[in-house]
Amino acid sequence: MQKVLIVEDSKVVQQILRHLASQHLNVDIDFAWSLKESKALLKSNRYTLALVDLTLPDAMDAEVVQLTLSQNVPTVVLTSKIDEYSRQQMLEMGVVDYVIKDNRDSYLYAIKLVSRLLRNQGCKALIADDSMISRAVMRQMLEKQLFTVFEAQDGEQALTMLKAEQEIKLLLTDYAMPTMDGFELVKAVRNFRGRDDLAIVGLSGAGTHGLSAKFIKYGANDFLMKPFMNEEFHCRVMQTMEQLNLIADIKDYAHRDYLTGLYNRRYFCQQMDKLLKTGIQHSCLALLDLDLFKEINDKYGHLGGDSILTQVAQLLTDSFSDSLVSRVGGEEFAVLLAEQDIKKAKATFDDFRRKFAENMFSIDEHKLHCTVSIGIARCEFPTLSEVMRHADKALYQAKAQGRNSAVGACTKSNQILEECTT
Ligand SMILES: Nc1nc2c(ncn2[C@@H]2O[C@H](COP(=O)(O)OP(=O)(O)OP(=O)(O)O)[C@@H](O)[C@H]2O)c(=O)[nH]1
Repeated sequence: MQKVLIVEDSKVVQQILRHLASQHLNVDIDFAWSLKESKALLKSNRYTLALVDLTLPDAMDAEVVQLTLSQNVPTVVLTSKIDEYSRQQMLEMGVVDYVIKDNRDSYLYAIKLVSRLLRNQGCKALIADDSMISRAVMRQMLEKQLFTVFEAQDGEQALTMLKAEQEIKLLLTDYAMPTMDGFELVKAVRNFRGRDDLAIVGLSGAGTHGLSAKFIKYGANDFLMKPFMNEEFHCRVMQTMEQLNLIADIKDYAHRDYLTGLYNRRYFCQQMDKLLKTGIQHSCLALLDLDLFKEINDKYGHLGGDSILTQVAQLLTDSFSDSLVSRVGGEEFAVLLAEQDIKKAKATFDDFRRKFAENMFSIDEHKLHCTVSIGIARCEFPTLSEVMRHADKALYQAKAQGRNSAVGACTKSNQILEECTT
């Protein structure tokens, strides 16, 4: 679990930071007022990141910053003033960035900066540059931003690494490199990694006119002229990653059902279409429909019904953590199970159906049981609508035979394979 230390001696500012942190950061946070308190906390905790006030009553000369950095905690500084001397002082100490606290907006900026940095943790970045010194400088800066850093000394090596490692989300590439230059690299990479999947920042030395526009036209997200200022590098990388993260968030929202957080019907159908094209004959599709759900809505109201749907989604996620699980309709769910044998798939869903019937659902202080009917079909047809039609038919039979049952469809002969009741 990520953990953040925030050190601020002003009561009002700490209150603002606490409020903003509760809204924007989903991590453990410790707050300290002084250097003394920070020392005690750092002794017994490991922090992913620190946001610290530059001057404190018991540390007037940035001692708290020296303390967090000496413990290898990447540190963002809050400061009420910035002159060239203190800027240099902070950069030499190796802080990630500094935020000038002159209005409420700057606190929001600081907390959002912490949030963005935390999101970088575990994110992989690749530096492609033939200069060892440049690579070392950028590695240091990226590691301060919590990236896991890889290096390549030319374009070809970078391309090979990007092909092998889909998890790399940021590429910093120089223009002039042996074997394959930055343009060729960007062009080649964009054949298999889109702008919304991999962020690319092009780099080049001064005097190379027109490179920035060319880099961007070939597919880079941004461009930096060497030598760059620490802050410029930091801002460009953060902004580029923020765009990538925003796109990822928007995609995720578009793929998920608002109420339950499960994948929605559209995403499910897209994935199934893709999978059916590549062949998923070894899998079975189950459609699960809650029994007499209307009665729950009638008795406990629509919100009560919604609460049950959320609990059902959790039960499905817990029970089929390795499967594609989706809410495909109002009270209808789908699970793609990696099981070829329909009898075995039916046995799995019978177990789930029993567990479901025994589960105690709750709506406010009320406790209740629910049941579910399940229709299962093998994914042995080329189109989703055919597979769904067979699963639907089996589901219809499960309802017709008294609900709370699972039925497997023998899809080849178009017959229902067998019946199963409790
Ligand atoms: N609370 C809530 N109810 C929903 C939602 N979507 C659909 N429903 C309700 O689900 C109920 C489905 O009712 P029916 O199709 O008659 O089916 P049933 O009562 O479950 O009966 P059987 O399927 O025959 O067992 C309707 O009352 C819908 O209003 C939703 O998002 N939230």
